[in-house]
Order: sequence, then structure tokens, then C-alpha cells
Amino acid sequence: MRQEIIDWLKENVSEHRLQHILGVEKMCEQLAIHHKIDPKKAAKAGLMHDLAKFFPPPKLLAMAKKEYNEIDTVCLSNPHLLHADVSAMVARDTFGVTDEDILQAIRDHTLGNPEMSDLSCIVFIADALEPNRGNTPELEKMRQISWENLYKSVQQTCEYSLQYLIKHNKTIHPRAILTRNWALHKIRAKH
Ligand SMILES: Nc1ncnc2c1ncn2[C@@H]1O[C@H](COP(=O)(O)OP(=O)(O)O)[C@@H](O)[C@H]1O
Repeated sequence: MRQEIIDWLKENVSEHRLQHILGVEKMCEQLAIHHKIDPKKAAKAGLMHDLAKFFPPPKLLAMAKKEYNEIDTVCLSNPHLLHADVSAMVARDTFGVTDEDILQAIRDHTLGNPEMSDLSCIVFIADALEPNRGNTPELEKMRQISWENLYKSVQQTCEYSLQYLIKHNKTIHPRAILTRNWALHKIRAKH
């Protein structure tokens, strides 16, 4: 199954993206073991999180419209954001994944989701922090937090991504802000 997915990825994403995906798979597994979450599920979700990353926008839109009654305006103007939802569709329809936890973690990997599961948190964090993302002091610090506190790590990952979007004059999908606020409250609730 794993090799079948990798062979499919070789045909459907760039070599650079494949290396990122394998980095996410590995970091998901390690984070899951550390935080006592099912590592097999985490690795699987990591391996499949970007299946639709290179699908052209019209294909992403067409597939998402088949699955969902409504597509929000931010996704309509930036269909690339739909690659998370469409990757979950490919995992289900091409690779027969029925585990809803895995499918949801794939859907949540770009914007997160308020109330998301710990499995989703892990894929969300690993996508941003796997080793191929670089080794700036900021990323290294964030990696350290990912071992110490899952929700703090989600908050930081959201803020890192939001800062990037602001700096590059990009439209912000509001769900990323809701995810950040949710993570913040989860941290406060723990104390
Ligand atoms: N909250 C958001 N609002 C709008 N665009 C976003 C948001 N988060 C991420 N993006 C954009 O969506 C694209 C995919 O994000 P992501 O899955 O994290 O991609 P990558 O793995 O290429 O970094 C990126 O171009 C990113 O800038």
C-alpha cells in the first residue's frame, strides 16, 4: 500500500514535493509516538496529505463541487486551498481509505480546524515543520515546541502561516484564524 502510494505520487507531484511528503510522513510518525497517538494512522495521513497538490485549479474546483454543496468565496478565488479536501477524496476513492480520522486529518492540513483531533494537529504541524522546510532559528524553536505542547505548536504554526500571508499580500482564509484562536483557548484551558 505504501509503495503503491509513493509510485502514484512519483507520477503526480514533483520530486521536491515528494521529499516534503516523505518528511511529513516521518515527522507525523515521530510526533504521534511522542504524543501517544496512533503512529500508523499519523504516518498514513502524512503520506497522503498532498496527493492533490499538483492538480490544476479547474480540476480541484470540479472535484470539490461534486463533494460539497457550497465552496466558500476564499476557496473559489484561490482553488489551490481545496487541495487538502481533494487529497482526502483521492485517498478515499483511489486508495480505498475509509478511516474518517485519517481523511479528516488530510482535510485539515492546510487551514486546521477549530476542535480538530490530535491526529489532525500532528499532520498540520508536521506539514509546516518537517526538516525540508529549512533550519532557521524560528523553525528550530517551533520544532522544539512541537514535542513539548501540541496546541502551542498549532498556535505557532497558524501564526507563522498568517504572518507569511500578510507579508505577501495574500487573502487569508478565516478558518486559519479560528484554528489559531481555538488552539490558544486549548492552551489556556490546560492551566
Ligand atoms: N489561511 C490561509 N489563507 C489563505 N491561503 C493560505 C492559508 N494558509 C495557507 N495558504 C496558502 O495555501 C497554499 C497551500 O498551503 P500549504 O498546504 O501549507 O502549502 P505548502 O505545503 O505548499 O506550504 C499556500 O500557497 C499558502 O500560502
